[in-house]
Amino acid sequence: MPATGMLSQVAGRMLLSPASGCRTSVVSIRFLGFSPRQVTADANFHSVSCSETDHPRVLITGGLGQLGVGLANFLRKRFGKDNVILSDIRKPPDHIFHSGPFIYSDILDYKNLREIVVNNRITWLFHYSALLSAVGEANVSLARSVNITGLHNILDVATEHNLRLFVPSTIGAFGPTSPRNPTPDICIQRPRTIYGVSKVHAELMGEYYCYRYGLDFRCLRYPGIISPDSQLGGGTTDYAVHIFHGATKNGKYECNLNPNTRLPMMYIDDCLRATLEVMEAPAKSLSMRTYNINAMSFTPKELAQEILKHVPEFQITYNVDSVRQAIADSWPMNFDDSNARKDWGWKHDFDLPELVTTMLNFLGSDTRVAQAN
Ligand SMILES: NC(=O)C1=CN([C@@H]2O[C@H](COP(=O)(O)OP(=O)(O)OC[C@H]3O[C@@H](n4cnc5c(N)ncnc54)[C@H](O)[C@@H]3O)[C@@H](O)[C@H]2O)C=CC1
Ligand SMILES: CC(=O)[C@H](N)C(=O)O
Repeated sequence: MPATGMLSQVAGRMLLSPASGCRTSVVSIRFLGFSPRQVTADANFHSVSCSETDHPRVLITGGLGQLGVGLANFLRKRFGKDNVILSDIRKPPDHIFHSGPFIYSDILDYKNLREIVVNNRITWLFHYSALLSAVGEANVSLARSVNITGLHNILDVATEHNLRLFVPSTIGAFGPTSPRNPTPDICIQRPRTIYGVSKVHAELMGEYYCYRYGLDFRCLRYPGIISPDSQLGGGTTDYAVHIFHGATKNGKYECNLNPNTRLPMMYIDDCLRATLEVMEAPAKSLSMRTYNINAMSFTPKELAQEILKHVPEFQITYNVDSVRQAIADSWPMNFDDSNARKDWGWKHDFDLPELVTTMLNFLGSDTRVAQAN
């Protein structure tokens, strides 16, 4: 059969496969007639990228940000310290450097990425490098480069080496024309930030590579993530972390969003558990490759009221940052994550009261909590 005929048959089969799942057949890249970059002539692509019984060999990119260190600790408990490599372009502090394997990796350097994947026999890749929403608006060209060009490198290296790939998306992948209360998985997505545009691009490219090359791509749209770490990447939801530092350090906080700005949020433990759960879910249980996940939804005023129950002297004032406010006003207020709950059993543990108690305890306000009780 002429190559074009074979190609159209393959393409036809792919287009007929379920709208959101990934192909399960093995398709030779030669058969397709073209490939992502650097694919060897006889490479085959399988939908399952590593033996289900072996521990995966994990690489985390952008691992020194708010979420990466926690993810590394979490995965190391499950898969063993040496099976999880943290990477970033920044220099790690001592305690992180000594807590497990750390390596320099710039996602804009494809050869560097490939070398790391090959030399360390990586099978699972968690791609955390990104510029977040507010910082992305301050440097659109860098955000475009890291979030879009970098993502292309990640997709190619993952496809080339048959990796299972996790890429987080965000509530920021929706925009003012999306339904906001609640926001379902599938609806119009016209974000107005470079961050949001790059994340929609990542969702679509990952799903396309899944259909086209059998890449085992898995993606969760995270809400704003709240963790004790105070060094955040520059997002719109950062206030919901900084408020706890203000409350525990000096009993006050100046918020850069208006008091009634409602956004979906999640405690980091839930976020990390969801990430591992979707990576471990059998491919056949995933009716989609990009899922909303959610835990709670609150405004700065509601969060402050909950903190006040523990820190009675807490004072919140408002000094609205127009860039962040405009972003927040275009994002979902509530997230519909029913598909994640149905398909792979997603269930959050932390609601607002547990979140507040946990964060205050963690940041060492035990005495104040005790006084309040
Ligand atoms: N933190 C949150 O509330 C949410 C995070 N996410 C996503 O989760 C992921 C992780 O988020 P965070 O840890 O908060 O981000 P972060 O901004 O704290 O960390 C990102 C890391 O990427 C690194 N990076 C920048 N350029 C790089 C390059 N060229 N090569 C390699 N690394 C580079 C930075 O050095 C930084 O350590 C991101 O993709 C973000 O979009 C999604 C929704 C919510
Ligand atoms: C919700 C996110 O993606 C992030 N925290 C941001 O605010 O940019």
